[in-house]
Amino acid sequence: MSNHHKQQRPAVMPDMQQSRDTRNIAIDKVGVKDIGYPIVVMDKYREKQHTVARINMFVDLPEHFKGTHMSRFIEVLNQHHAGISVENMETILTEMKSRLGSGRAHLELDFPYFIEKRAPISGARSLMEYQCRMIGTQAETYDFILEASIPVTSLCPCSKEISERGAHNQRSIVTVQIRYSEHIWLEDLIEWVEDCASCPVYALLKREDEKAVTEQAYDNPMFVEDMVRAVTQKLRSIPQISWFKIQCENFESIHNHSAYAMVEGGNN
Ligand SMILES: Nc1nc2c(ncn2[C@@H]2O[C@H](COP(=O)(O)OP(=O)(O)OP(=O)(O)O)[C@@H](O)[C@H]2O)c(=O)[nH]1
Repeated sequence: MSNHHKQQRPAVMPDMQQSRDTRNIAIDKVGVKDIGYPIVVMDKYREKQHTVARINMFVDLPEHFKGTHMSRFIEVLNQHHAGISVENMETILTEMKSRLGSGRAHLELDFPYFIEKRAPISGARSLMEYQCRMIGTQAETYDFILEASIPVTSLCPCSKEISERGAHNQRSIVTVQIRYSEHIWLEDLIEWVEDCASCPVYALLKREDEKAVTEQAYDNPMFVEDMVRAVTQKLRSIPQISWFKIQCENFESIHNHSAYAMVEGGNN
């Protein structure tokens, strides 16, 4: 290491963060946002998947402090650089609380997750990217939410009914958040949602597959309401899921706006 890196910090430096604020306003979340960082996600078929997350780390700040200690968030993160994953989220949150002296810590990992899919007829393999998120909060107790955004095809039942030919169809994004009592694989959660759509989407389709997905969507018309209801029924049937929030956005092909629906519920 060069001498430059070994320089000592001057003996006395003012610590602005520790000074008092007199406005009597506590802050709900303060910290660092959008840090790019490698993480490891448990993979149902390959044990582990290495990916890169955008990370948000926040704590609460009592009213009397001027500022939080931004550098300590990164220090906590760096202590776990070898394996940030769902298993040590609780540990990281506990360390954030203790290093920052806060009552509440919040950690969000937003990352692409890849699953190999096979085209429906040709069986051609391809990797699909799903945007996923893990949201952990540690206050008196630990709370964990798993989120996946799943692109699917939706085909409009009204359009099919009233039109002499065709039906408008589009790509939709179903965003599912769950709390669970026993581990749920991202692979399973994603498959449950894809099974509810007019048709799944794929990264790679040959002509015979394209015909199959076109006809599958036509045979399974779905309003945005049908999508969130179908996913609700599915998640209600999974006993480990204690809470869910299901959102669906259809990027309408006949409008320059989206159709949207949301259901939040629980199994208890
Ligand atoms: N609280 C706060 N810090 C900020 C902000 N923007 C930049 N910083 C910087 O975050 C750094 C401070 O982090 P600290 O963790 O307090 O640094 P430190 O006092 O050297 O570290 P400790 O000794 O662990 O407290 C400084 O460089 C600040 O200027 C801000 O909006 N709020």
